[in-house]
Amino acid sequence: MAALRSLLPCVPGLLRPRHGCAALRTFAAGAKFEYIITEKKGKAHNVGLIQLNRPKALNALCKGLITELSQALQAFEEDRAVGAIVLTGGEKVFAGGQHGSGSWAVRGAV
Ligand SMILES: C=CC(=O)SCCNC(=O)CCNC(=O)[C@H](O)C(C)(C)COP(=O)(O)OP(=O)(O)OC[C@H]1O[C@@H](n2cnc3c(N)ncnc32)[C@H](O)[C@@H]1OP(=O)(O)O
Repeated sequence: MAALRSLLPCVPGLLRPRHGCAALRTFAAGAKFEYIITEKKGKAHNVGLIQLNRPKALNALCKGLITELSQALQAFEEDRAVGAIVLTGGEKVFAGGQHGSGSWAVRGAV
């Protein structure tokens, strides 16, 4: 799971929220994300499901989506009950790739 997170584009200071930070507390409390849907599946609720949910832009990877994805991965990773994580996209495409053109990860403009 840590390996999967390490594949995400680098957004300094955003991808690895410190343990106990506000974002993780919000996630743990079950608040909804804007760009992803998360759920625990299976009889033992031991499968973490993350679905990319930005259909208007074909799940293009904007900074907000990447940040939420990283937070969800970290929260599932720290959940001792979760033994596997499934990451899915949309019906039409998994994701439209990097949002827009150029390097938003560097400019931080999205
Ligand atoms: C890290 C490197 C990379 O990721 S490189 C790859 C970057 N991604 C792309 O180059 C894909 C760009 N998108 C497309 O070529 C097409 O959208 C498509 C082939 C994936 C699908 O074509 P289709 O005709 O079925 O849909 P639309 O083109 O009409 O797209 C719908 C809607 O989504 C928006 N969108 C799609 N991809 C992106 C993106 N990468 N960034 C931002 N927005 C994207 C597209 O603009 C449309 O929005 P709308 O408001 O309706 O104009």
